[in-house]
Amino acid sequence: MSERLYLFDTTLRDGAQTTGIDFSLADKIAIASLLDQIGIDYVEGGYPGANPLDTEFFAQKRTRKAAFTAFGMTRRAGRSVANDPGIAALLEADADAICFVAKSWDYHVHVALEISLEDNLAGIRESVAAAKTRGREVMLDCEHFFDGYKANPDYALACAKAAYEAGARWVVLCDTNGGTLPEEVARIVTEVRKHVPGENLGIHAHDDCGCAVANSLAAVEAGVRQIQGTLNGLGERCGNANLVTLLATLALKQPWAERFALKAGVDELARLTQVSRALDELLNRAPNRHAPYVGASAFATKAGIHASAVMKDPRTYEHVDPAHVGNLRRVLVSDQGGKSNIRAELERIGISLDKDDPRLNRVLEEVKRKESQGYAYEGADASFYLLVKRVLGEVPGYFLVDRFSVNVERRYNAVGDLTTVAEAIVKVMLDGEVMISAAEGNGPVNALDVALRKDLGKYQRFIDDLELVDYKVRVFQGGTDAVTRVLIESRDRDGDIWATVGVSPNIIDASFEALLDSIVYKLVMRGAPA
Ligand SMILES: CC(=O)SCCNC(=O)CCNC(=O)[C@H](O)C(C)(C)COP(=O)(O)OP(=O)(O)OC[C@H]1O[C@@H](n2cnc3c(N)ncnc32)[C@H](O)[C@@H]1OP(=O)(O)O
Ligand SMILES: CC(=O)C(=O)O
Repeated sequence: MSERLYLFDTTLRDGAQTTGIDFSLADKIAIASLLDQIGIDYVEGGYPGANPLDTEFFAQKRTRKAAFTAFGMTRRAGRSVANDPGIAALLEADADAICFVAKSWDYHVHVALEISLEDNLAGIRESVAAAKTRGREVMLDCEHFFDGYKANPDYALACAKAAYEAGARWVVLCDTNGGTLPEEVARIVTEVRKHVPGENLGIHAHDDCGCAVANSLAAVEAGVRQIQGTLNGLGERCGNANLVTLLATLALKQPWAERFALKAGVDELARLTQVSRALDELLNRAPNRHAPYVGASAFATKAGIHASAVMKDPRTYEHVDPAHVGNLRRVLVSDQGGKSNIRAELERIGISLDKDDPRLNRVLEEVKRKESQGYAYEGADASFYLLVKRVLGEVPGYFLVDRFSVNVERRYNAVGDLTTVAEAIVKVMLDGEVMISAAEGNGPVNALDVALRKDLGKYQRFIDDLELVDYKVRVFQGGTDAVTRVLIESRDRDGDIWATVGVSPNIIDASFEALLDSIVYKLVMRGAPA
């Protein structure tokens, strides 16, 4: 009988402490939904009351499957729990669970809190008890537990025990500074288990030694049953334990897979790659190609000798089947391997081609040609769909953009304020007719977008409800010959969302290509006549 292991995600809280990352409310809602898709048990939403964004987020519907968890510190020194606004915000938050953070290193209690060791213990007991009385599932993150244990084991243990005895479901041992190594984690967890049962213990590891995943596994091996981490390892400084890696390892590798049951089943696991990359898309970051399990190179075979063996049996160079985590095998030097990949992609977007169909080779060649120019279709399904349909000769030539021009002018307006104006002109040929549209926009791409969609004659009614919802630019191949890749996300009245890509050394050109694909895709999907 396997034991239950719980995964706790703190992307929305510790992940929000990543340098350079600022989640919007929409980002937070989207990330909560991603976490639901991969079977996470607890989702920490943030710190209600700490800032308007987190407060607003707690007022929304955030997770449908995971236990939604509020985070905050134990009661402040010199205050009672009844008279502490921070505690009140936590107790009032619409959350299934509350995760408190408390100091468990005596040095921190003296230096950071400037209170007595006993006062800190009382704060832990009273805060946990107050949340428990309000019917919440309660956890306590013991900040700096491992450093604290090394400095003063009795006091670190007293903090853990205070929380457990006050009714905490989980006492989470944190390697806050990320400097602890797996052997130390295992040894200290073993000691703690003499005082708090392993089924009530969790681990929260930071990656400052590159050991966060290893430390989490060491802690589980030593008896803890909850792992805290983040999507793609986001988090303060070097990040937290990467839950994407951990989830795949726990579900697919032995002895973990046999010993433990996770909430995530095969379907959730199969979404892992898509969820990991969707997060990067949201953050406008290039996904780490070399990320374990989910990176684009995680199952890519380049060396000829490897490729030949992989063709005979993929297990020769793969530690797990990429399909389990929703990733793809890429045999970079083999048409055969490439064809399988393309067929899998085609099936995913609803196009079926027999493996002996000669058109499959043409699609493969076109994908390779485009990818060598910098196109990436992972985040641009609609452009990939059009690429295939164009090779198959199934995209009508609805209209031809004969030319466009954009002018950006910085000037003083009538009242003497400096202002930047963008104007675009687009010339389109449609049914032998020339149509010219001009528009102003708050920037060159906006002006082009408005001009292009201003008058498309008989096609106008098919795209009237189209709107752009996201625009991302990525520059690759640095220096003066830099190439830009533009990703555009569009939406229509029915709530359909689709993404297109354009690539060019010229950012306006790349944007225009992605805009055009967005329109043509909608015309194809709506069955607009040629
Ligand atoms: C290890 C971690 O990652 S813990 C999570 C850290 N995350 C965050 O801090 C992000 C959100 N935090 C915030 O927005 C703010 O810190 C707030 C709104 C919660 C509090 O803001 P402020 O009231 O201005 O306090 P400030 O940010 O300076 O926090 C330090 C205060 O908290 C006290 N404190 C810190 N940790 C704890 C704790 N676990 N229990 C009780 N008090 C604590 C300190 O003693 C200090 O009190 P003092 O001001 O009386 O000296
Ligand atoms: C709680 C937490 O984020 C830490 O100790 O690192």
